Amino acid sequence: MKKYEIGLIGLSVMGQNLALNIARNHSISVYNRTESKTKDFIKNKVDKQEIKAAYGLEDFISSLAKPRKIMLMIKAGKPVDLVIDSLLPYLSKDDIIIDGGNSHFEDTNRRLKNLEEKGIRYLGVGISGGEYGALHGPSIMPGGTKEAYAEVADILKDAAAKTDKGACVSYLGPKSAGHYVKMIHNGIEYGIMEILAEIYDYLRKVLQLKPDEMGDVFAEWNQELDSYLVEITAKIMKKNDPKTGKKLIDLILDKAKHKGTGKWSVQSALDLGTAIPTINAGVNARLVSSIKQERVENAAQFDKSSRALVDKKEILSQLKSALYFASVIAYAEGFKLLKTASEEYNYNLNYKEIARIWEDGCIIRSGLLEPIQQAFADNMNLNTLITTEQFKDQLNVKANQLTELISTAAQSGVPLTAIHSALDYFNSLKSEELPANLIQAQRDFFGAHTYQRRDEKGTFHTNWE
Ligand SMILES: NC(=O)C1=CN([C@@H]2O[C@H](COP(=O)(O)OP(=O)(O)OC[C@H]3O[C@@H](n4cnc5c(N)ncnc54)[C@H](OP(=O)(O)O)[C@@H]3O)[C@@H](O)[C@H]2O)C=CC1
Ligand SMILES: O=C(CO)[C@H](O)[C@H](O)COP(=O)(O)O
Repeated sequence: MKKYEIGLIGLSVMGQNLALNIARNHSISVYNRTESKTKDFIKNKVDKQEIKAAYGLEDFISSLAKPRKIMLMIKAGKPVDLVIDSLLPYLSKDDIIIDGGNSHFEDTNRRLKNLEEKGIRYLGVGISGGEYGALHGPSIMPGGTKEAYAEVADILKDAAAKTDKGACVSYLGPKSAGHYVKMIHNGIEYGIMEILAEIYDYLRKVLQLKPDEMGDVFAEWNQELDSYLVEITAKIMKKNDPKTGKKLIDLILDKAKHKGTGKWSVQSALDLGTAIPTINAGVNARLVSSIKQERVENAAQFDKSSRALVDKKEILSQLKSALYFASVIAYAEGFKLLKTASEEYNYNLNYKEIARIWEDGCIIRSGLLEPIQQAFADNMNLNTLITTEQFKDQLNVKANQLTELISTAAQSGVPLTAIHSALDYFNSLKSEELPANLIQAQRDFFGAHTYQRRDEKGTFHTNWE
């Protein structure tokens, strides 16, 4: 009986496309809990590729060459544990499980430890690129048992997106390094998506541009930025609803869902004591968007803001600056958190390599990743991207261009939470003097928490009244 090089469980959007991608170079066996999905996949998507459909776990396992390589592309959370438990009775020592979903990094640590005790090797692999990337080449972020990676590296390299620097995949580090990096990738994704949403809001409410015009603006800006998220935003603005012929964006409800990776990035940042305010703003904005009914009721109780009158050409230039500025800050926050996490969890991350594998295939790919790589090539242990030769001057110039934008947005009642957070983060990081002396004094006043002085070493307490 023929033995297949790799097996894949989970034939939803990502699993189907990844299976078709892998099948271009390697034989693959697939399995899905719901049989009808497998049948539909084989009937409608598979042509001449070498893909075996298995309709039972035993059949699936026995179709694989040893040591077995099994990729999970299933819903993150409990399903991953359930599937691993159901596989265990059939697995042998040295088999490799590859979790390609968006699992929480702490779950990955737990699973890796449990499986290692049973002699099973485990890789926590972040995959980005959505439906298109999974089929044509995603960015792949593997972490976990290193020698297991060596055994699947060729399969992952063949599947990954390619740039002139190589395949967009690289072993990132032990344990949950891959899933941690993917989580932060998604955190940056949340930040940039929110920055674009705020610019869209300003364009429609203050400049009163129509979606087609906004599409042109985003497309023109993107000639320089070369960002996938800007590119799809431009395309979204142009799309007509097939049912009504109206602009689809105008018909979509203003409530955004989320599956957890942005929230986990913020939770982890707080746990590690690292600020990521622009990314946090992206998460908060989705939470506020979700209480639509409450917002509608609130709106009826307040006067409508009066739209600021602005010079269109000038403000468009400021909005372009805001997009560049806040996007750089979102990456800077993400990389700073990666550095903190790498030190705390001994991931030994290579930031330049992370920026390289994000250059294509993934959702946050953009022209900014080239200067980010240069910045890490100059200093692999950078504290922050904001002070680097690649960004320092540009951030300085663009920060100065944001004041009119921010004040006219406030006047017009348009929240620019992420853009404002990015500017405040930048201003805080470049402040020699912050007002935390007052915080120290307040804490000591009400709670005798003590304080440190500028003029003497030690800890002090004052009887304030
Ligand atoms: N969609 C995207 O753009 C991206 C998704 N990801 C991640 O990749 C993974 C797959 O994503 P996606 O393709 O969107 O699919 P979903 O996250 O929607 O997961 C659906 C798949 O999970 C399976 N599943 C769910 N519960 C169970 C269970 N208890 N036992 C067995 N199988 C189960 C489903 O099987 P069944 O058909 O039987 O219900 C189906 O194959 C997720 O972790 C996701 O977060 C990563 C990058 C991008
Ligand atoms: O990982 C992804 C992209 O990189 C997935 O599309 C993920 O679902 C996006 O997160 P959310 O659903 O919370 O917006």
